[in-house]
Amino acid sequence: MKRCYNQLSISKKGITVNKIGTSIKHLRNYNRKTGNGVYVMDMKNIILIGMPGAGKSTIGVILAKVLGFHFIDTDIVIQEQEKCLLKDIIESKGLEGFLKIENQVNCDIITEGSVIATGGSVIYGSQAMDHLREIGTVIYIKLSYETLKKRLGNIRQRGVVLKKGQNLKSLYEERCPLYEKYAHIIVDSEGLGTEELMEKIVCVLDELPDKK
Ligand SMILES: Nc1ncnc2c1ncn2[C@@H]1O[C@H](COP(=O)(O)OP(=O)(O)O)[C@@H](O)[C@H]1O
Ligand SMILES: O=C(O)C1=C[C@@H](OP(=O)(O)O)[C@@H](O)[C@H](O)C1
Ligand SMILES: [Mg+2]
Repeated sequence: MKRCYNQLSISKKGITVNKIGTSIKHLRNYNRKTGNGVYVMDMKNIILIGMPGAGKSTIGVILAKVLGFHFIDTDIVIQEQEKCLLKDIIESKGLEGFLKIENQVNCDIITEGSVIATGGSVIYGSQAMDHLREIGTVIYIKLSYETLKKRLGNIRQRGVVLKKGQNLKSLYEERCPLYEKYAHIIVDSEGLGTEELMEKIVCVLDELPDKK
């Protein structure tokens, strides 16, 4: 099932430029007499990726408020779809089962002008990552292993996708190259509080040459 999070209406009065933050939707081929036209969506979303505990969900909602964007946390979308808590999905369907659902949920997201906080394991879904890179700017919130370890406590209780024999260190080493591979932008959040990190991301986005 494709999920459409925000729909647009076409005004008959003329070209409607509907601005949400830096996201602008253009009406193309507009005919004043018939009022017909085709909305070409500038799929400008901000997608946050990174290790569990990096602060994607926390910063995502603040960023959405500051930019006037919508906010989607894909973990919540998965829970709503499956009508089950993440940790219970992992327990009942196994790691592979969870990753399959996560890949499908992320592939099905249709939105614009949204900040999307993904789950840390989204980078195992190559189709999901290709889709997310298509619909927006992917930002990797980078944090050192040491800080993550302090922040996370017991990761098994958090329902992290951890294979048998794997620990936080080996998970970190396995995932970092994947986050780097899929990111358009890497933001180092070491030592930054939520407000400082939010400001850093806003500055980075402001400097993007391709602001639609
Ligand atoms: N910039 C930050 N500095 C310190 N702690 C943070 C920061 N951002 C988030 N946290 C804390 O880290 C934990 C994980 O945050 P969360 O947003 O759930 O991360 P993620 O969604 O990436 O797993 C939470 O307890 C949150 O309060
Ligand atoms: O990294 C992971 O393996 C996971 C991270 C979680 O999201 P957060 O990154 O928001 O904690 C959630 O998707 C799931 O429990 C698996
Ligand atoms: Mg989260």
